[in-house]
Amino acid sequence: MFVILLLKILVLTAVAVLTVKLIVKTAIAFVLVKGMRAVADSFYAHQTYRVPKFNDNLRENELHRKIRVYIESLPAVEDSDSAKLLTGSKPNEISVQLDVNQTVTDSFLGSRLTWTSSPDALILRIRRSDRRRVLRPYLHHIHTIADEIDQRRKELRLFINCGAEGTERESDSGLWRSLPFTHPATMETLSMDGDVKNRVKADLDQFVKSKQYYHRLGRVWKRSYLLYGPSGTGKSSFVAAMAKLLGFDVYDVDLTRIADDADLKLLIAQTANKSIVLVEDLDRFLTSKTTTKLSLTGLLNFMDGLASSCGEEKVMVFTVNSKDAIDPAVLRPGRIDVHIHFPLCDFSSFKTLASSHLGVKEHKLFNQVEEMLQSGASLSPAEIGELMMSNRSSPTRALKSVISALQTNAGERGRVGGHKRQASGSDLAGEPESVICRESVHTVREFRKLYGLLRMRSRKEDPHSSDFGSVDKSLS
Ligand SMILES: Nc1ncnc2c1ncn2[C@@H]1O[C@H](COP(=O)(O)OP(=O)(O)OP(=O)(O)O)[C@@H](O)[C@H]1O
Ligand SMILES: [Mg+2]
Repeated sequence: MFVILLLKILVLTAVAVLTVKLIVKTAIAFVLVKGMRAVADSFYAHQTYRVPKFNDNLRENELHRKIRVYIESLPAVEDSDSAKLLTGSKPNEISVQLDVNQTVTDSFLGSRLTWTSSPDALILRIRRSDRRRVLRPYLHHIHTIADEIDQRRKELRLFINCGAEGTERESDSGLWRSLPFTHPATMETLSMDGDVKNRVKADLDQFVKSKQYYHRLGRVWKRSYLLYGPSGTGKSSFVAAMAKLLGFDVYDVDLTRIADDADLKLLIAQTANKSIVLVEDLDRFLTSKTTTKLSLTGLLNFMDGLASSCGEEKVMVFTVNSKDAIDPAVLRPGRIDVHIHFPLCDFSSFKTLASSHLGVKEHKLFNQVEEMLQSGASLSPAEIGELMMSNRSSPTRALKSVISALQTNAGERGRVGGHKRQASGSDLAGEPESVICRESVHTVREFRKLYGLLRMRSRKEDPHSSDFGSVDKSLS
């Protein structure tokens, strides 16, 4: 009797285990869930929306394309009964697309929505009761996500102004020529103060999300950055990193190729939305003796005039070795919103470079480098990076060459009274902060210091100062 009972229990347990295995390993569970959903759905009235691939004049319907991009990003696509595998827009990228007559489920604001693909349309199905509450925000959400994906996928381009008098212009694209922008620098590859990096990233992030805010204020949706610091400290590389972070094309304005103010106006008006407009070495241009019909007023209008208000979501970046030679009007709020200082290498940056270039986190020669840097010897990250790269097979040799270069630099500084780098217009080690945003300026003194009002006042007292400004040593 007991044996029979035991046998019965064993048989029942085996059957239960097999049933669970069968449900888990086969599609039964999936079919059951699907069936239950279908039953539940049958109690509700649904509305369908058809998004055709082509609009009435046989042009591709942009909404259809965006929804396809969005659907491809849903993990549920991979769970559909049949999906297409295609090569993506970049090498090694594979895109999973919904096959014809397949359905994918999405959820938004607590509502379940389905997309079904047909050869010439995408069909959205939504419960009638959810329609008013969900449809518009859902389509808005699709737009946002698709735009973000497009932006990430986009191949960045570098635009260069073709020049004015005598130089050839490309007729179909106006004043600009473009080529793929493949600069390898990213925010991660640049060795700089982590706090500065994060503040700039946060600032850019806030900017791109602030469309409504700028519109409400009646302000042009643009933001301007001044990158200042000695040569070889990473200003140009930082612009490349900004472009990658934002997914923006770069318009590199060569001021020496501009014929006159009108030419500059046209140039800025022809830049696309979501782009970086870059002017490198502004100080060198302003102080150079080259004859140009471009006036300071023309430049000011370029930075903040009506032509620069054409389009939206533009980031303007100006790089200079020193702010000293720049007319304060150029730096006033609105023309420059954020000042970012690029200093010579300190010990922390040196260690980051040693780690990235030599794979060395600690070394017995580090102390010597630290002492030399503290005693005032200085090199740019570009100089230190180059020494490390050319000696990368031997970290010790690389560090010794850095030490020897620092010793040479210290010797030169000693001979010229510590002003060697200042003479080349650069060492701003006395600056209190690396990033100064308008929002972080609290005192009148800080404000004046930032926008050069003190300098402006002293320049008024100096009858010999030129239009484009002269260096006021007492304030640097
Ligand atoms: N902070 C840094 N971190 C890593 N590499 C750097 C850094 N600064 C400069 N470099 C390297 O040094 C080289 C020169 O940098 P970059 O051209 O960006 O300097 P720059 O400040 O624009 O100089 P310039 O004022 O002469 O135009 C690049 O190859 C870059 O990779
Ligand atoms: Mg540069």
